[in-house]
Amino acid sequence: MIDSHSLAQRVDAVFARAPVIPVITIERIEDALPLCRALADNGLPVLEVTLRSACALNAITLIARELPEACVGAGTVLSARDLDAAAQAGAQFAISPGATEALYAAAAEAAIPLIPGIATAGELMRGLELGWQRFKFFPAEASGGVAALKGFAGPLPQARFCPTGGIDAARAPAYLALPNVACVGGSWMLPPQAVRAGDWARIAQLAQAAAQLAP
Ligand SMILES: O=C(O)C(=O)C[C@H](O)[C@H](O)COP(=O)(O)O
Repeated sequence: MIDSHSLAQRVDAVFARAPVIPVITIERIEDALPLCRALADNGLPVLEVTLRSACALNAITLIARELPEACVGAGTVLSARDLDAAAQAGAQFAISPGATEALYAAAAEAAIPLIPGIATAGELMRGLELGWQRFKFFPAEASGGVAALKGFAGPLPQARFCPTGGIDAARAPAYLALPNVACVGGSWMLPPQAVRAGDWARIAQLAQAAAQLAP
C-alpha cells in the first residue's frame, strides 16, 4: 500500500515550483541542454521530457546531470518498463497521459512519483482508491476543460491536477484560477519552428511569459 500523504507531498513539491510544466519532445540530443536552459533560466524549472523520441532517455540523463537547478521528469510513461527506464535515466518524476492497473502497480514500488493521467470521474475514483491524489488531467481541453475540473471538485475535492492538452497562454489563467489546479502543462512555449531553428531566445521569451501566468 502506498503512503498516500507522502506521495501527494512529493508531487506538490514539484508542482509548487512553477505554474507551467513545459511538455518537451527532444528530437536532437544536442538541443536538450540549450532548450532546457532557455526554459529553466526563464522561470520554468519543471520539465516534462516525453519518451516519444529515440533520444529521450539520454536527454533526461543529460539534463539531470547538467541542470541540477531544474527538475526533470519523464512524460508519455505508458508502462512499468517506461517507468523503470525513466527512473534509471535520472528522472525525478514520471507523468502519463492515462493509467493502467499495471502502471499503478509498478508506480507503487517505484523510486520516483508517478502523476497518472485521468479524464473521467471513474478514472479519478480508481486513482484515489489506490491512494493517488495528484493527477494529470488529459487531454484537458477535449475532456471538458475548466468546467470538468469544477465538476470534479464537488464530489472529489481531495484531488489536485496538472491539466494538459490543448492549453495555451490564453487558456492557462482560467485553469490556474481553480482551487484544484496546481499548475498546467503544455507545449505552447515550444513552437516547432523555433525548436528546429534553435531559436532559444524566442523560447526564453515565451517561457518568461508563461512563468508569469498566475491566477
Ligand atoms: O505525451 C504525453 O504524455 C502527453 O500526455 C501529451 C502531452 O501532454 C501533450 O502533447 C501536450 O499538450 P499540448 O500542449 O496540447 O501539446
